[in-house]
Amino acid sequence: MSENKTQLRRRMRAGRRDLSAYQQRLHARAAITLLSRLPQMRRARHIGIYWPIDGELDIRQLLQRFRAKHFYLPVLPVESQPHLRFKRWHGETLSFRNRFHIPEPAAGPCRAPKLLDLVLVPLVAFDPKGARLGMGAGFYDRTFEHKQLLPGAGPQLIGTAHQLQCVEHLPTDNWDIPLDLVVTEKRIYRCR
Ligand SMILES: Nc1nc2c(c(=O)[nH]1)N(C=O)[C@@H](CNc1ccc(C(=O)N[C@@H](CCC(=O)O)C(=O)O)cc1)CN2
Ligand SMILES: Nc1ncnc2c1ncn2[C@@H]1O[C@H](COP(=O)(O)OP(=O)(O)OP(=O)(O)O)[C@@H](O)[C@H]1O
Repeated sequence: MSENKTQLRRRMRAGRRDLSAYQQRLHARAAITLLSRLPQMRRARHIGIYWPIDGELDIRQLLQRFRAKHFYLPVLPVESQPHLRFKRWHGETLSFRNRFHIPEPAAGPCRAPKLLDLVLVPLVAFDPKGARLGMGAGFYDRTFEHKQLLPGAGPQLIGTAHQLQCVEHLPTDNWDIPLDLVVTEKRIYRCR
């Protein structure tokens, strides 16, 4: 029987969590080198990034690499609105944690998701066409919904993951927002 979304999520999350600290560092360094060469990265001024959890690829060193750029972390939606917000982050350690125990900047300016140039998107699994499986709450899909109506609209979405998170084909739902690119420690996938 073929694997369903829940089983695939469990398997991929276990796979990335089981990487050694050494493998994690190697992957992060290699992926950051690939990312740093991308014209999309070089051009971007306002960039969404994430605080890694659960074995996700740790690309926070990008802040040291690109000191002149502005980086933002996702902040969970409040009741009245469905979208993630992105708060300015300078690389400092953070003491506030959201309900999933993920650190968030407590204060500081937010930037509307549409006004970011580039968003580095965490994921659980991806396929070479840019389909993404996330943690299962639909936050990124809802936040970048407008891209479905306006192909070519910003921001560019770049998935970042370990190569082991790549699967041949992911079934998609009509709300899924595809990734423009995916970068792993091994290679760049150009999806759009
Ligand atoms: N690093 C990172 N930050 C991120 C995301 C992400 O995928 N990675 N998100 C992407 O959308 C948002 C958070 N989304 C999440 C959605 C579901 C669960 C989750 O189900 N967590 C627990 C179970 C619930 C709980 O602890 O209360 C779990 O680990 O199974 C976590 C985060 C925003 N920030
Ligand atoms: N644009 C949208 N409008 C309404 N509901 C949505 C939208 N996008 C996603 N959802 C809802 O969110 C739920 C989770 O979606 P999905 O399993 O694709 O999340 P995910 O991409 O894995 O998670 P995440 O983006 O949080 O990492 C779906 O059941 C769907 O009902």
